[in-house]
Formats: sequence, structure tokens, C-alpha cells
Amino acid sequence: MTKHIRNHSLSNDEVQRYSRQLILSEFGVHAQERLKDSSALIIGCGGLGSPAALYLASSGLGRLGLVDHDNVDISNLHRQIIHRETTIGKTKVESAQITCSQINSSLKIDTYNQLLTYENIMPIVKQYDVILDCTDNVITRYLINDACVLCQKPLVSASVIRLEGQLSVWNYIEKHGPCYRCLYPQAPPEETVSTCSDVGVLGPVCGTLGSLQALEAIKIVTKIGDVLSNRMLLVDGLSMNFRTIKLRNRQTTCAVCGTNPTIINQPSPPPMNQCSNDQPCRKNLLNRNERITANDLSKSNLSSFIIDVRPEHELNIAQFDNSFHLPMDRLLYKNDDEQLRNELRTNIENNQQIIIVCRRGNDSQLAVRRLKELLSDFDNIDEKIKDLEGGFQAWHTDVDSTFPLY
Ligand SMILES: Nc1ncnc2c1ncn2[C@@H]1O[C@H](COP(=O)(O)OP(=O)(O)OP(=O)(O)O)[C@@H](O)[C@H]1O
Ligand SMILES: [Zn+2]
Repeated sequence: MTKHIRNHSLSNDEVQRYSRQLILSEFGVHAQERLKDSSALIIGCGGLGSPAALYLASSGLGRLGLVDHDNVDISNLHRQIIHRETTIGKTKVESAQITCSQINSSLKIDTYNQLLTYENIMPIVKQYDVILDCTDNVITRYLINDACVLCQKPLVSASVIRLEGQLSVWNYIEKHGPCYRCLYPQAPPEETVSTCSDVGVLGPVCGTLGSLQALEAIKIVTKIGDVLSNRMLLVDGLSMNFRTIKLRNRQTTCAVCGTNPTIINQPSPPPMNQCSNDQPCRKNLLNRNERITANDLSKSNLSSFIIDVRPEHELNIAQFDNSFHLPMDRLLYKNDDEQLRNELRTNIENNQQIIIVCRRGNDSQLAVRRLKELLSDFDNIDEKIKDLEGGFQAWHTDVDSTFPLY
């Protein structure tokens, strides 16, 4: 019998398992070997981290780190496809680990059930060849960028909101590419940035961007193709427009990767006025006496005129009987003050308290402020008008659990 020789270290099982990628001329056995010797860290096991982890686990990567501080919630399942109904309540990292190891039992998986901060990020990031930012908040985005520059790791970063997404590779030294801070030197205030839980997101858009993050990570560690450094992919799922734009180069003035950096040994702590985790800042715009709790409202003997400030399509989910609909868009931007004042004057009775409601009690506070100005000539408007603290979510939790939570 003629002996065969092979020019690689893969087992026959591995050749069979990865055969469809081994026969790609751009990939082949040597890329597969490099993948097996490589490691990737996924920060955030949510909408982006789920597909990224599934594809990296399937690909033949050697070692995968998974970071998240959160637990699986039923509202995650429409897009966070690594989790299951059976893992609701478990930590996201454990849930993700279970699925990844079911797909590929030879993958080495490390889990970090923790909130990454400037104090703990460095020793974790240091251990991996490529980092994937799959988180959803501004502070963490800067934190991960700075840690990647300081540890000299390429960073594959994506973000998704509504039906749109963005993808880029930062700090890709081989191409002398820019870091995130080179483009955006300062973080915008947390409350000016929308989150999926504020404005929504469609699952397959996360799927697209998260899968492309896995693809870029594979290209980086196997050294194939043209990595998306110095460029950014913009995806619009509604129109199916995919565009790649050129980004500006690495900046010598950058605070972390520039010639005289101010961020040197570890990322800096977040500014005091920003939240330290990914929970939306609870905007406490109003004083206590300008607000009413769900419990107090449910027990109140006063007749109430309810103004619901949510957008039209959310009313279809559920609404209070006989509420007046005044979407925030109209209240803030429509410029029909006189017409609105007349409508409210006709509908509100003199002895009524005016209660403003929204989904979570943020917009309703803004609305109270705006309506106090608009209705300043109404009798006792300052005492009469209040927002429902915590919105319909608080109503669900504290008063009526049959009102759907969303
Ligand atoms: N600093 C951080 N350290 C660890 N994990 C983080 C950090 N910041 C964000 N994450 C995680 O990144 C993930 C982002 O994913 P995504 O926005 O899809 O999920 P989510 O927060 O569950 O969404 P929703 O806003 O709908 O509740 C979350 O699981 C979140 O816990
Ligand atoms: Zn930079």
C-alpha cells in the first residue's frame, strides 16, 4: 500500500468537520491550523455576541473567552440566538457556554461573569489574540478600545440599533489603522445615545453584524483577506443598502494611540456624570412632588386626565382606557402649540389631575416639563400635573400584572 503524507497537523476528524472551509483556496489547511492555535474574546453575549460566538465556536478556533455580567431574559430570545428558553435566568456566559460546547466539544471556553470596568479589563484582554466588542453602551466602547490599544490587540467592533448597523476593525497594527478614539476623541453623554431597550432592534440585523464580526476575527487570526481597518461598513436593513466608507487615519494626537498619549497604563475611570454599567441612566428630572407612583395613582380618588406620550404604534400593545394620546414627537417638535392648548383646554376638566404616562417614566418627565410651560395659564397647573413614576413598567410591576410588560 502506498503511504500518504500530509502537510499539516489536523486530525482526520478535523479534516472532515472543517472540509467545506478547507477546500476554499483562500483558506486551506494552514488557515485552519492558525485558527486552532488562536484565541478570541467576545465581550457581551447579547444580540451581536450570540451569532459571533456561534460562528467562532463552529469554526475550529482554539479558545474562546466570553464576558457578560447579565442573565438571560425572555426579551433577549428574539435576537440573542445563543440562549434558549431553558436558560432563562442563567448567566448569559453560562448559557452561551452550554450552546457553544454542544456545537464544538473541542473548543476551550473561558467564561467571565462580570461587568468589565477599567479596573478588571486589562488582564482579561491581554490573554486573547483578537477582541470582539459586542456590547451596547458608550462607556464600555471606550473602555474596550483603550484596553485593546494598551494591550496591542485588534478590535472588531459593531453596533446595531433599530434596523441599522455599523462594523469596523480598530487598532489593526498591520495596516497602521486608527483606533475608535482617533475618530471619536470624546464620549458623548450616555443619555444622548439610544439603546435597543429604548428604541428597539430587529434580530436578523444583529445576526448580520455579529456574523460579520466573527468573519473579521477569523480573517485577522488566519491572516487572509482584506481586514475592515480604516473603513466602516454601514448596513441599513430596511432599504438593504450596504456601504463601506473610508475612515480617517490614525491620529498622532489621539489620547491613547497617539505620540503623547495621556491614557497610559490602564483605561481611565468613566467621568462621574456617566453611569458605570449598561443600565440606562434613570433620569430624575422631576422633584418628588411632581411625580406620582403607580400605587398612589391606583388608590387616588381624584379624577385623572391621562396623557399617554408614547408613539402611535406602541399604543397597539396596550393602553389605558380613555387616555389622551400626545406623542413626544408632537409635543416637542410639531410646533402646533396653539392647537394643542385648545385641544387640552376642551378635554381637561377643571377638577382633574393630569397624569403623564410613557413606557418607563423617562419621556413622561420631559413631557411634564414641557406641558408646564405650554399650559402655564391653566389653573394650578404646577400642582395638578404629574408623571407616572416608572411608567407602564411600574404599573405592571406594582399594580396590574396583566398590563403587558415590554
Ligand atoms: N461593561 C460590560 N461588561 C460586561 N458585559 C457588558 C458590558 N456592557 C454591556 N455588556 C453586555 O453586552 C450585551 C449587549 O447586548 P444587547 O444590547 O443585545 O443585550 P441586552 O443588554 O440584554 O439588551 P436589552 O437592552 O434589550 O436589555 C449585554 O448582554 C450586556 O450585559
Ligand atoms: Zn487612537
